[in-house]
Amino acid sequence: MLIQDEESAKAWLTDTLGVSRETMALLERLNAFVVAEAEHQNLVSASTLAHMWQRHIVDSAQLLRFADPRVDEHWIDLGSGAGFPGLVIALIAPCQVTLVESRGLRIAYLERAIAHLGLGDRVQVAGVALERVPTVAADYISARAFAPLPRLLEGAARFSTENTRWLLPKGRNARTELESAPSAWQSMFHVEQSLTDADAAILVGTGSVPSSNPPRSVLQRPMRKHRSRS
Ligand SMILES: C[S@@+](CC[C@H](N)C(=O)[O-])C[C@H]1O[C@@H](n2cnc3c(N)ncnc32)[C@H](O)[C@@H]1O
Repeated sequence: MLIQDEESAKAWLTDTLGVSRETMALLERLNAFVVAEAEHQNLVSASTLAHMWQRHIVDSAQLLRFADPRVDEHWIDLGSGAGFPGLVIALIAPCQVTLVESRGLRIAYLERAIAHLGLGDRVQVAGVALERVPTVAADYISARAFAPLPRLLEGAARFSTENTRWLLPKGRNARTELESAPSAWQSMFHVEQSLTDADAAILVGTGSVPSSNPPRSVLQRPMRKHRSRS
């Protein structure tokens, strides 16, 4: 099944995912907030503003086909930008959510969006580059249009445990990116078809990503000390 228009997108949320009327109203509130903010900064591609439900809201919510986060679980969304998928997940699921975003304007927007949507008690912005986010164990890690797979997994490896669920919408290159990855990563992930784009796919996996390098923050600290001493 492919969702190709706004009405089908809303129907999928209510009929298949079981989203309540109250949550649909909050998703509409997010929709309007993104569209208004798009007049001030480049948050999503302008051509998608008329198709927000299909291109962004359901494109994000479809990750919940592969996840059922509980109240006490922690979801980390890398490179949240306009809040996709992180804010949509936070509106539909009851878990704790951290939105990692490094650009100042987007950090400010995300903080306003969290307040506007009444999510302040369980959603936070880590407003720094991923490399500088303190390490915590994540139950779920998502990243849409964030970085090529090797950089994404290397950067996020330290947040993963053997139970971490990875949900990585990868567009048209999902299969190729996975096939070019080290075999340890290939065995962790499989490819799921996107519901919103016939050519796009999602990499879904579970487990602790073995890092082939120490996290960058660990590499950089001794190098900086060394330079300042010499
Ligand atoms: C192409 S946008 C995608 C935004 C959103 N996930 C979506 O799909 O609409 C990538 C986002 O990642 C952020 N970003 C890039 N590198 C980052 C890093 N190292 N740490 C945190 N955020 C980063 C950018 O500022 C940008 O907002």
